[in-house]
Amino acid sequence: HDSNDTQANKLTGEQVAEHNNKDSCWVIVHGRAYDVTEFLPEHPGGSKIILKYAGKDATEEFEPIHPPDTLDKYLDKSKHLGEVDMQTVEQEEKEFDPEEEERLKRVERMPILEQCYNLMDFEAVARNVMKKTAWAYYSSGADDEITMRENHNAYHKIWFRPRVLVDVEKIDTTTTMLGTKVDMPFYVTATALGKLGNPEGEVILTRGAKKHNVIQMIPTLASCSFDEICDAAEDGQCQWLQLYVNKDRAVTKRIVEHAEKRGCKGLFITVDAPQLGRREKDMRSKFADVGSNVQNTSGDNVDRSQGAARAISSFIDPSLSWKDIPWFLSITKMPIILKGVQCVEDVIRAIESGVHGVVLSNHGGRQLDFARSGIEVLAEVMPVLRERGWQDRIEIFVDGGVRRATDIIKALCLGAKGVGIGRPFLYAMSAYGLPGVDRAMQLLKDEMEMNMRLIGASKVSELNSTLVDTRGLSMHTATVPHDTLGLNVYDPLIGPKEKAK
Ligand SMILES: Cc1cc2c(cc1C)[n+](S(=O)(=O)[O-])c1c(=O)[nH]c(=O)nc-1n2C[C@H](O)[C@H](O)[C@H](O)COP(=O)(O)O
Repeated sequence: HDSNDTQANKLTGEQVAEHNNKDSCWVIVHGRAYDVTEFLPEHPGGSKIILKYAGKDATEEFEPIHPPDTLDKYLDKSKHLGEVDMQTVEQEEKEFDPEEEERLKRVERMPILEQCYNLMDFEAVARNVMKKTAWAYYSSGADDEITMRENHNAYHKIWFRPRVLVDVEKIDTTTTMLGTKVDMPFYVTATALGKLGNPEGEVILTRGAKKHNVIQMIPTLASCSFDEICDAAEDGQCQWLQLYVNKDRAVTKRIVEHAEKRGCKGLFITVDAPQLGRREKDMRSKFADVGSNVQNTSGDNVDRSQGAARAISSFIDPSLSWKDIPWFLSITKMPIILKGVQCVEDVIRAIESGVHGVVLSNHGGRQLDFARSGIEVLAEVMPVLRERGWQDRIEIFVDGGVRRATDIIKALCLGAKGVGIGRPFLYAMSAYGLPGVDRAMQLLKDEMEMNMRLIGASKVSELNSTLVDTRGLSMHTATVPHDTLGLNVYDPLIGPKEKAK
């Protein structure tokens, strides 16, 4: 218990509650009070969401969206009002939410982890147990989500030409990425707002990546602070930085230099998001979450019709262009990779610009709908590079829709150095925490070993384009309205105890 005098120095809940409007707005975050009155019009998420918590404890809403050092970094010290005696703060009566009640019942009956046999199982479970806003943010794609489904669908258009009577007693799945030796040819790609799915956030992915000796790409828009994620890594663990370039280049320079100082081994500049895509599931759920009155955006200076994603990304510089590449090459020694390249012309341009790699990606279908899948672009790129003798000039990664080790093998056969995986690890983390991420990575490892054995390759360097038939790859059939693999794989509503009635 605090002694009386320190208690006396603390603000009381009543004192904070007096400042509950736009003329004087105080909020409590992590037991400390802040005067955000002047900040209201600058808040990227609009003023309404803050005013909803004016005079109250905003921690629960604040936590998943903002790294813990946000207020220290961006709110002038004079606005930090000090500690609050939380015993005097009236805890908000949680209004009854039938949907939340239903969700909590599904959590109780969710399948045990051992019943997840592949990455799609995690998606099926997460869909039923995650909070609506979190599921909406993670699962949404842009517009009609055609590209999001095509990403996974494209792998179904590639077939294997396995070789037999190859000695495959020993299988070696290791490879190197940007000079770092890894146990598997996949990395954990950058995905924002990890605490939407799990209160611990991205540090769970750090620990999973360590356990399986794969690389984690740290997102600019992580819920955890960059330093928290670096601190969660163990000695020798390799991490990369994913960078959204800020209109204020001094901010970007500081972030890049700090990442290099912290030991990041690659700078992945995201180039497919000069503006974040329109993700309608996210937009719908976000509004439901903060109460519909925010829809009439009277007085808000932010276009809230774009959901949370837009709100947290207004700093991104849409003027970024090839002329900026020399500056990036001048401010860091880290290898520079362009993440989100989508045609062979830009791969050639990237090589000529002096960067060290590209990720062929459409941002998981969250940006331009009808962009082609990374794997289809890879099949376009490699023959052109081989013609020029440039196939080894840079490292080429792909991401988007990778759900099986056979997807990874197809990408490597077509010349990728490795693949990025996003949503499956988010779903595993959200449904089962670190054990979920651990199991997801182990499942991929087991699948990789079996499938390499069956295709007739004992190590990654033996995977080549003669092992695949890609003739069907550029045919874009009408996409099914849902990714049936995810929907039918599981009935999470019937848990181990309850049998189907
Ligand atoms: C699923 C997801 C992906 C995001 C992502 C957030 C989520 C929830 N976010 S986003 O908020 O801006 O859209 C990022 C991001 O911060 N930066 C980035 O470069 N890619 C971002 N991506 C794209 C990601 O790096 C991969 O390109 C994509 O996830 C690969 O597809 P799969 O999810 O199907 O593996």
